[in-house]
Amino acid sequence: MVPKNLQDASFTQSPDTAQTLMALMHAQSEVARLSEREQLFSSLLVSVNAVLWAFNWETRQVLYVSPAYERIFGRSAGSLLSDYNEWRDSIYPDDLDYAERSLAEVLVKGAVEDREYRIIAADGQVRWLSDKCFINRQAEPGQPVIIVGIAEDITEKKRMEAELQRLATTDVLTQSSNRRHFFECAQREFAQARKQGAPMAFLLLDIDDFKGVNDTYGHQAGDNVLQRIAESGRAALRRGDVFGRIGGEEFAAVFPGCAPDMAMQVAERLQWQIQQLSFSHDDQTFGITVSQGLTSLTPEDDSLDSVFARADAAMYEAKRQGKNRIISG
Ligand SMILES: Nc1nc2c(ncn2[C@@H]2O[C@H](COP(=O)(O)OP(=O)(O)OP(=O)(O)O)[C@@H](O)[C@H]2O)c(=O)[nH]1
Repeated sequence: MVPKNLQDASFTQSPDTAQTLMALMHAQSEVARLSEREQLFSSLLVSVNAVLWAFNWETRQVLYVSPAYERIFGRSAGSLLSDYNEWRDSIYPDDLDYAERSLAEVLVKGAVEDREYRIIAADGQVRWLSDKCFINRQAEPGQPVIIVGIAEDITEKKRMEAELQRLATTDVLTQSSNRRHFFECAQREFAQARKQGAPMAFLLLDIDDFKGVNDTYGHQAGDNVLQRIAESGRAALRRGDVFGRIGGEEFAAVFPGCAPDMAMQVAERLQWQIQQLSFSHDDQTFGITVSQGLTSLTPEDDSLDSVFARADAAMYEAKRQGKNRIISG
Protein backbone atom coordinates (compact mmCIF):
# COMPACT_ATOMS: atom_id res chain seq x y z
CA MET A 1 0.00 0.00 0.00
CA VAL A 2 1.25 3.53 -0.89
CA PRO A 3 1.76 5.74 2.19
CA LYS A 4 -0.70 8.64 2.46
CA ASN A 5 2.01 11.20 2.13
CA LEU A 6 4.65 9.96 -0.24
CA GLN A 7 7.03 12.75 0.77
CA ASP A 8 7.13 11.34 4.29
CA ALA A 9 7.68 7.76 3.19
CA SER A 10 10.70 6.16 4.67
CA PHE A 11 13.14 4.66 2.24
CA THR A 12 14.47 1.99 4.52
CA GLN A 13 12.88 -0.68 2.34
CA SER A 14 14.37 -2.46 -0.70
CA PRO A 15 15.69 -0.49 -3.71
CA ASP A 16 12.76 -1.84 -5.83
CA THR A 17 10.24 -0.47 -3.39
CA ALA A 18 12.06 2.85 -3.32
CA GLN A 19 11.97 2.99 -7.11
CA THR A 20 8.25 2.22 -7.18
CA LEU A 21 7.64 4.91 -4.61
CA MET A 22 9.65 7.43 -6.65
CA ALA A 23 7.67 6.53 -9.77
CA LEU A 24 4.40 6.96 -7.86
CA MET A 25 5.51 10.34 -6.52
CA HIS A 26 6.38 11.41 -10.03
CA ALA A 27 3.02 10.18 -11.37
CA GLN A 28 1.18 12.01 -8.60
CA SER A 29 2.86 15.30 -9.34
CA GLU A 30 2.24 14.74 -13.09
CA VAL A 31 -1.47 14.20 -12.39
CA ALA A 32 -1.54 17.41 -10.34
CA ARG A 33 0.24 19.30 -13.14
CA LEU A 34 -2.16 17.98 -15.79
CA SER A 35 -5.20 18.77 -13.73
CA GLU A 36 -3.88 22.33 -13.21
CA ARG A 37 -3.41 22.65 -16.97
CA GLU A 38 -6.87 21.29 -17.64
CA GLN A 39 -8.34 23.84 -15.26
CA LEU A 40 -6.39 26.57 -17.01
CA PHE A 41 -7.58 25.43 -20.46
CA SER A 42 -11.17 25.13 -19.37
CA SER A 43 -11.15 28.60 -17.77
CA LEU A 44 -9.57 29.96 -20.97
CA LEU A 45 -12.28 28.32 -23.10
CA VAL A 46 -15.00 29.73 -20.87
CA SER A 47 -13.65 33.27 -20.98
CA VAL A 48 -12.76 33.44 -24.71
CA ASN A 49 -15.66 34.98 -26.58
CA ALA A 50 -15.23 32.72 -29.59
CA VAL A 51 -16.49 29.24 -30.31
CA LEU A 52 -13.75 26.66 -30.78
CA TRP A 53 -15.02 23.58 -32.56
CA ALA A 54 -13.92 20.30 -34.09
CA PHE A 55 -15.82 18.41 -36.75
CA ASN A 56 -15.41 14.95 -38.23
CA TRP A 57 -15.90 15.54 -41.94
CA GLU A 58 -16.63 11.91 -42.82
CA THR A 59 -19.21 11.16 -40.15
CA ARG A 60 -20.60 14.71 -40.16
CA GLN A 61 -20.27 14.81 -36.42
CA VAL A 62 -19.40 17.76 -34.23
CA LEU A 63 -16.78 16.36 -31.88
CA TYR A 64 -16.25 19.37 -29.68
CA VAL A 65 -17.68 22.84 -29.19
CA SER A 66 -16.45 25.29 -26.57
CA PRO A 67 -18.75 26.96 -23.98
CA ALA A 68 -19.09 30.20 -26.00
CA TYR A 69 -21.35 28.26 -28.42
CA GLU A 70 -24.22 28.35 -25.93
CA ARG A 71 -23.64 32.07 -25.28
CA ILE A 72 -23.45 33.13 -28.94
CA PHE A 73 -25.96 30.73 -30.53
CA GLY A 74 -28.21 30.52 -27.47
CA ARG A 75 -28.58 26.78 -28.17
CA SER A 76 -27.54 23.68 -26.29
CA ALA A 77 -24.07 22.30 -27.05
CA GLY A 78 -25.38 18.79 -26.32
CA SER A 79 -27.91 19.01 -29.15
CA LEU A 80 -25.21 20.16 -31.57
CA LEU A 81 -22.92 17.30 -30.56
CA SER A 82 -25.68 14.79 -31.23
CA ASP A 83 -26.90 16.40 -34.48
CA TYR A 84 -24.79 18.52 -36.82
CA ASN A 85 -28.00 19.86 -38.45
CA GLU A 86 -28.38 22.11 -35.38
CA TRP A 87 -25.58 24.24 -36.90
CA ARG A 88 -27.22 24.30 -40.34
CA ASP A 89 -30.56 25.24 -38.79
CA SER A 90 -29.11 28.28 -37.05
CA ILE A 91 -27.59 29.78 -40.22
CA TYR A 92 -29.40 32.70 -41.83
CA PRO A 93 -31.15 31.06 -44.83
CA ASP A 94 -29.53 33.36 -47.46
CA ASP A 95 -26.06 32.46 -46.12
CA LEU A 96 -26.48 28.69 -45.74
CA ASP A 97 -25.21 27.80 -49.20
CA TYR A 98 -22.11 29.98 -48.74
CA ALA A 99 -21.42 28.64 -45.22
CA GLU A 100 -21.50 25.03 -46.44
CA ARG A 101 -19.51 25.68 -49.61
CA SER A 102 -16.78 27.57 -47.74
CA LEU A 103 -16.57 24.80 -45.14
CA ALA A 104 -16.00 22.23 -47.92
CA GLU A 105 -13.29 24.46 -49.42
CA VAL A 106 -11.08 23.74 -46.42
CA LEU A 107 -10.51 20.22 -47.77
CA VAL A 108 -8.80 21.68 -50.83
CA LYS A 109 -7.19 24.77 -49.31
CA GLY A 110 -6.23 23.47 -45.86
CA ALA A 111 -7.48 26.71 -44.28
CA VAL A 112 -10.36 29.10 -44.92
CA GLU A 113 -9.93 32.23 -42.85
CA ASP A 114 -12.26 34.72 -44.51
CA ARG A 115 -15.61 33.02 -43.88
CA GLU A 116 -18.26 35.41 -42.62
CA TYR A 117 -21.95 34.56 -42.40
CA ARG A 118 -25.01 35.32 -40.36
CA ILE A 119 -26.80 33.12 -37.86
CA ILE A 120 -30.16 33.48 -36.17
CA ALA A 121 -29.60 33.01 -32.45
CA ALA A 122 -32.24 31.26 -30.36
CA ASP A 123 -33.61 34.66 -29.22
CA GLY A 124 -34.27 35.55 -32.89
CA GLN A 125 -31.36 38.01 -33.15
CA VAL A 126 -29.31 37.95 -36.33
CA ARG A 127 -25.58 37.79 -35.57
CA TRP A 128 -22.55 37.96 -37.84
CA LEU A 129 -19.84 35.33 -37.37
CA SER A 130 -16.30 35.14 -38.59
CA ASP A 131 -15.83 31.36 -38.71
CA LYS A 132 -12.25 30.40 -39.62
CA CYS A 133 -11.59 26.72 -40.25
CA PHE A 134 -8.55 24.52 -40.73
CA ILE A 135 -7.76 20.90 -41.49
CA ASN A 136 -6.28 19.24 -38.42
CA ARG A 137 -2.61 19.02 -39.37
CA GLN A 138 -1.76 16.58 -36.59
CA ALA A 139 -3.87 13.76 -38.02
CA GLU A 140 -1.98 10.59 -39.02
CA PRO A 141 -2.42 9.35 -42.62
CA GLY A 142 -5.50 7.16 -42.91
CA GLN A 143 -7.15 8.77 -39.90
CA PRO A 144 -10.51 10.57 -40.35
CA VAL A 145 -10.40 14.17 -41.59
CA ILE A 146 -11.01 16.47 -38.67
CA ILE A 147 -11.79 20.13 -39.31
CA VAL A 148 -11.18 22.54 -36.47
CA GLY A 149 -12.43 26.08 -36.33
CA ILE A 150 -12.86 29.27 -34.39
CA ALA A 151 -16.11 31.23 -34.75
CA GLU A 152 -16.15 34.78 -33.44
CA ASP A 153 -19.17 37.04 -33.00
CA ILE A 154 -18.42 40.08 -35.22
CA THR A 155 -21.91 41.63 -35.13
CA GLU A 156 -20.69 44.82 -33.45
CA LYS A 157 -17.76 45.17 -35.88
CA LYS A 158 -20.18 44.75 -38.82
CA ARG A 159 -22.51 47.38 -37.35
CA MET A 160 -19.62 49.82 -36.94
CA GLU A 161 -18.44 49.15 -40.50
CA ALA A 162 -21.95 49.80 -41.84
CA GLU A 163 -22.17 53.00 -39.79
CA LEU A 164 -18.77 54.18 -41.07
CA GLN A 165 -19.86 53.40 -44.62
CA ARG A 166 -23.07 55.36 -44.07
CA LEU A 167 -21.18 58.34 -42.65
CA ALA A 168 -18.69 58.27 -45.52
CA THR A 169 -21.40 58.25 -48.19
CA THR A 170 -24.15 60.39 -46.69
CA ASP A 171 -24.64 64.13 -46.50
CA VAL A 172 -25.23 64.80 -42.80
CA LEU A 173 -27.79 67.57 -43.24
CA THR A 174 -30.11 65.95 -45.80
CA GLN A 175 -29.28 62.25 -45.29
CA SER A 176 -28.94 61.94 -49.08
CA SER A 177 -25.88 60.58 -50.85
CA ASN A 178 -22.99 63.02 -50.71
CA ARG A 179 -21.26 64.29 -53.85
CA ARG A 180 -18.55 61.63 -53.93
CA HIS A 181 -20.94 58.73 -53.41
CA PHE A 182 -23.46 60.15 -55.88
CA PHE A 183 -20.84 60.34 -58.63
CA GLU A 184 -19.52 56.85 -57.82
CA CYS A 185 -23.04 55.44 -58.23
CA ALA A 186 -23.74 57.61 -61.29
CA GLN A 187 -20.51 56.39 -62.87
CA ARG A 188 -21.58 52.77 -62.32
CA GLU A 189 -24.99 53.42 -63.87
CA PHE A 190 -23.37 55.21 -66.81
CA ALA A 191 -21.05 52.25 -67.50
CA GLN A 192 -23.95 49.81 -67.23
CA ALA A 193 -26.20 51.83 -69.55
CA ARG A 194 -23.39 52.11 -72.14
CA LYS A 195 -22.70 48.38 -71.97
CA GLN A 196 -26.35 47.44 -72.37
CA GLY A 197 -27.23 50.22 -74.81
CA ALA A 198 -30.00 51.19 -72.38
CA PRO A 199 -31.40 54.70 -71.90
CA MET A 200 -30.38 56.79 -68.90
CA ALA A 201 -31.41 60.30 -67.82
CA PHE A 202 -29.42 62.78 -65.73
CA LEU A 203 -31.05 65.61 -63.79
CA LEU A 204 -29.54 68.62 -62.02
CA LEU A 205 -31.65 70.68 -59.63
CA ASP A 206 -30.65 74.02 -58.10
CA ILE A 207 -32.73 75.99 -55.60
CA ASP A 208 -33.68 79.48 -56.84
CA ASP A 209 -32.54 82.53 -54.87
CA PHE A 210 -31.47 80.41 -51.95
CA LYS A 211 -29.13 83.09 -50.68
CA GLY A 212 -32.26 85.22 -50.17
CA VAL A 213 -33.84 82.46 -48.03
CA ASN A 214 -30.78 82.41 -45.76
CA ASP A 215 -30.55 86.20 -45.64
CA THR A 216 -34.27 86.73 -44.92
CA TYR A 217 -35.18 83.78 -42.70
CA GLY A 218 -31.83 82.64 -41.37
CA HIS A 219 -29.48 79.72 -41.97
CA GLN A 220 -31.65 77.34 -39.94
CA ALA A 221 -34.62 77.98 -42.22
CA GLY A 222 -32.28 77.46 -45.20
CA ASP A 223 -31.21 74.10 -43.77
CA ASN A 224 -34.84 73.11 -43.38
CA VAL A 225 -35.48 73.95 -47.04
CA LEU A 226 -32.56 71.73 -48.07
CA GLN A 227 -33.94 68.85 -45.99
CA ARG A 228 -37.44 69.14 -47.44
CA ILE A 229 -36.11 69.35 -51.03
CA ALA A 230 -34.07 66.22 -50.39
CA GLU A 231 -37.20 64.45 -49.09
CA SER A 232 -39.13 65.47 -52.23
CA GLY A 233 -36.26 64.30 -54.42
CA ARG A 234 -36.09 60.92 -52.71
CA ALA A 235 -39.87 60.53 -52.90
CA ALA A 236 -39.78 61.03 -56.67
CA LEU A 237 -37.33 58.16 -57.19
CA ARG A 238 -38.02 54.63 -58.30
CA ARG A 239 -35.97 51.68 -57.10
CA GLY A 240 -32.55 51.82 -58.76
CA ASP A 241 -32.54 55.60 -59.27
CA VAL A 242 -29.62 57.53 -57.79
CA PHE A 243 -30.07 60.83 -55.93
CA GLY A 244 -27.66 63.03 -54.01
CA ARG A 245 -26.72 66.49 -52.79
CA ILE A 246 -23.76 67.49 -54.90
CA GLY A 247 -23.26 71.07 -53.72
CA GLY A 248 -24.59 73.69 -51.29
CA GLU A 249 -28.06 74.03 -52.84
CA GLU A 250 -27.61 71.69 -55.76
CA PHE A 251 -28.99 68.16 -56.10
CA ALA A 252 -28.63 65.59 -58.87
CA ALA A 253 -30.38 62.41 -59.95
CA VAL A 254 -29.69 59.58 -62.39
CA PHE A 255 -32.59 57.56 -63.79
CA PRO A 256 -31.27 54.31 -65.27
CA GLY A 257 -33.40 52.75 -68.01
CA CYS A 258 -35.50 55.91 -68.23
CA ALA A 259 -36.43 57.30 -71.68
CA PRO A 260 -36.33 61.14 -72.13
CA ASP A 261 -40.11 61.70 -72.03
CA MET A 262 -40.46 59.61 -68.86
CA ALA A 263 -37.57 61.53 -67.26
CA MET A 264 -39.33 64.79 -68.12
CA GLN A 265 -42.49 63.55 -66.39
CA VAL A 266 -40.47 62.77 -63.22
CA ALA A 267 -38.84 66.24 -63.33
CA GLU A 268 -42.23 67.94 -63.82
CA ARG A 269 -43.77 66.05 -60.92
CA LEU A 270 -40.83 67.00 -58.72
CA GLN A 271 -41.07 70.65 -59.85
CA TRP A 272 -44.76 70.68 -58.91
CA GLN A 273 -44.21 68.99 -55.54
CA ILE A 274 -41.50 71.50 -54.60
CA GLN A 275 -43.78 74.40 -55.59
CA GLN A 276 -46.38 73.04 -53.16
CA LEU A 277 -43.97 73.04 -50.19
CA SER A 278 -44.72 75.66 -47.58
CA PHE A 279 -42.20 76.87 -44.99
CA SER A 280 -42.84 78.97 -41.95
CA HIS A 281 -40.47 81.19 -40.06
CA ASP A 282 -41.74 83.16 -37.05
CA ASP A 283 -45.17 84.20 -38.34
CA GLN A 284 -44.17 84.35 -42.00
CA THR A 285 -44.71 81.62 -44.57
CA PHE A 286 -42.77 81.29 -47.76
CA GLY A 287 -42.32 78.90 -50.66
CA ILE A 288 -39.44 78.14 -52.96
CA THR A 289 -38.83 77.16 -56.55
CA VAL A 290 -36.07 75.27 -58.30
CA SER A 291 -34.42 75.25 -61.73
CA GLN A 292 -33.76 71.89 -63.34
CA GLY A 293 -31.49 70.83 -66.19
CA LEU A 294 -32.33 67.49 -67.76
CA THR A 295 -30.46 65.43 -70.30
CA SER A 296 -30.29 61.88 -71.61
CA LEU A 297 -27.45 59.59 -72.58
CA THR A 298 -26.52 59.72 -76.27
CA PRO A 299 -24.36 57.28 -78.28
CA GLU A 300 -21.69 60.02 -78.48
CA ASP A 301 -21.26 60.19 -74.69
CA ASP A 302 -18.03 58.41 -73.89
CA SER A 303 -17.86 59.63 -70.30
CA LEU A 304 -20.22 60.74 -67.57
CA ASP A 305 -18.55 64.18 -67.73
CA SER A 306 -20.18 65.04 -71.04
CA VAL A 307 -23.63 64.02 -69.72
CA PHE A 308 -23.08 66.10 -66.59
CA ALA A 309 -21.85 69.11 -68.63
CA ARG A 310 -25.06 69.04 -70.73
CA ALA A 311 -27.31 68.85 -67.66
CA ASP A 312 -25.31 71.70 -66.07
CA ALA A 313 -25.65 73.89 -69.18
CA ALA A 314 -29.39 73.14 -69.30
CA MET A 315 -29.76 74.08 -65.64
CA TYR A 316 -27.95 77.41 -66.19
CA GLU A 317 -30.18 78.03 -69.18
CA ALA A 318 -33.20 77.51 -66.88
CA LYS A 319 -31.73 80.15 -64.51
CA ARG A 320 -31.06 82.49 -67.43
CA GLN A 321 -34.61 82.16 -68.72
CA GLY A 322 -36.01 83.34 -65.37
CA LYS A 323 -35.73 80.26 -63.02
CA ASN A 324 -38.54 77.99 -61.78
CA ARG A 325 -38.43 75.83 -64.91
CA ILE A 326 -37.04 72.68 -66.46
CA ILE A 327 -34.81 72.86 -69.50
CA SER A 328 -33.95 69.75 -71.45
CA GLY A 329 -30.55 69.78 -73.13
N1 LIG B 1 -28.64 77.11 -44.99
C1 LIG B 1 -27.70 76.64 -45.77
N2 LIG B 1 -27.26 77.38 -46.80
C2 LIG B 1 -26.31 76.91 -47.61
C3 LIG B 1 -25.72 75.65 -47.40
N3 LIG B 1 -24.82 75.43 -48.37
C4 LIG B 1 -24.82 76.54 -49.17
N4 LIG B 1 -25.73 77.44 -48.71
C5 LIG B 1 -26.06 78.75 -49.22
O1 LIG B 1 -26.58 78.65 -50.52
C6 LIG B 1 -26.50 79.96 -51.11
C7 LIG B 1 -26.22 79.84 -52.57
O2 LIG B 1 -26.29 81.13 -53.08
P1 LIG B 1 -26.06 81.45 -54.60
O3 LIG B 1 -25.00 80.55 -55.16
O4 LIG B 1 -25.87 82.92 -54.73
O5 LIG B 1 -27.36 80.97 -55.33
P2 LIG B 1 -28.85 81.49 -55.22
O6 LIG B 1 -29.05 82.55 -54.20
O7 LIG B 1 -29.69 80.25 -55.04
O8 LIG B 1 -29.08 82.08 -56.64
P3 LIG B 1 -29.50 81.33 -57.95
O9 LIG B 1 -28.80 80.01 -57.98
O10 LIG B 1 -29.05 82.24 -59.07
O11 LIG B 1 -30.98 81.17 -57.97
C8 LIG B 1 -25.44 80.73 -50.31
O12 LIG B 1 -26.05 81.73 -49.57
C9 LIG B 1 -24.87 79.66 -49.37
O13 LIG B 1 -24.49 80.19 -48.13
C10 LIG B 1 -26.19 74.90 -46.28
O14 LIG B 1 -25.75 73.77 -46.00
N5 LIG B 1 -27.16 75.42 -45.50
